[in-house]
Amino acid sequence: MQIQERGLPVTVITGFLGSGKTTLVNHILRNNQGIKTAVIVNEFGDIGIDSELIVSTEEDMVELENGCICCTVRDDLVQATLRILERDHKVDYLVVETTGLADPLPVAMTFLGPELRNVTRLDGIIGVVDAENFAPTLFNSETAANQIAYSDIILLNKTDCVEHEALERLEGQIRELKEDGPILRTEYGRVDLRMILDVGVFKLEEQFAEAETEEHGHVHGPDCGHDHDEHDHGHSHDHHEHDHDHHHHNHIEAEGFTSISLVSERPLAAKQFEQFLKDLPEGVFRGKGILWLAESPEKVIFHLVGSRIRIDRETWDGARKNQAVFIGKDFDREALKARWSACLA
Ligand SMILES: Nc1nc2c(ncn2[C@@H]2O[C@H](COP(=O)(O)OP(=O)(O)OP(=O)(O)O)[C@@H](O)[C@H]2O)c(=O)[nH]1
Repeated sequence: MQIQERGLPVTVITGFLGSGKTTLVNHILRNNQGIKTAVIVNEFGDIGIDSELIVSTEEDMVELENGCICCTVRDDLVQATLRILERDHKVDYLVVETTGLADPLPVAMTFLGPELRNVTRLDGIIGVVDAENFAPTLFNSETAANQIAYSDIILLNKTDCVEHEALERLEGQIRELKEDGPILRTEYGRVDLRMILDVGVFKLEEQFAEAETEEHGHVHGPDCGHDHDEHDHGHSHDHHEHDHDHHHHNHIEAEGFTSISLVSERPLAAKQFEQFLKDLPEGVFRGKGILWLAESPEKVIFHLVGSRIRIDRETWDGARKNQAVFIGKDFDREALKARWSACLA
């Protein structure tokens, strides 16, 4: 009751591709007993794999599709949040999982905009960093740097994958992007939830207070260099001289990222698919999929992050099919698609 009175608390989870955001969301949902938690998840690519991997009921999870939460589907984020607030079945807490290529700043600002600022309370931005793959120059991505710089709390995750000395070095590199705030070391996102939820760590409010409010209700901060394409319904942004070059480009494409979503109603031949994974182009950094292999009665879940591949098996609960997404830089999407098709049994 008290929570509702001061606005629905919101935690935004950011972090680069494959760093462990969904794993953290599941840790939260499994351990946040007694606190009814809704999740809004936005995925890169046009098929919802995360939504199948999150341990939530359909009722408590909203998937934002067809766009990036930090630019094109910000309106959808507002609407989804309002719908959660309007439900008879009240929730106590909201967790927002962004894509691995989203800038957390515009997402945070959405909760400070006119539609949501009186009904929600941004508690904090949690940034998940992949200890195995993070490097300051990783993909030369400003977005990746912003994910760290704008986080209130950093989880240095996958500590099981690297040596102790590497962790010290990584913390030093994180500190170059972000001077203060806690850095918590985690394996599989396992952290005491009292350290990250309802902690009131969001500190950037003053900076945002200066952000200008546009006629149509979107709030833009000093660093919001993102474009606002289809969903901006043609509003003019001519007065934003400083980021003119970014306009009408997708910020993800502008940084050179590309993705391909592959689906099929036919099974894949296991051997061929194994070879497909081995021969993936160098530019592919992230892959994930729910697979139907001709040789296996089980649902196969695969994750690729950098050079690490993980395969899990579960029992099918719906119709069998293949869904996979591959994300990276400078790879030939058509060639990958052709190779995928050749794996179909
Ligand atoms: N070894 C190890 N693997 C981890 C850890 N945390 C997550 N993973 C694995 O890393 C892979 C990616 O994890 P996700 O939680 O899906 O990552 P994500 O950040 O949600 O990925 P995107 O949404 O695609 O950006 C999965 O195979 C996880 O099981 C960890 O602490 N150690």
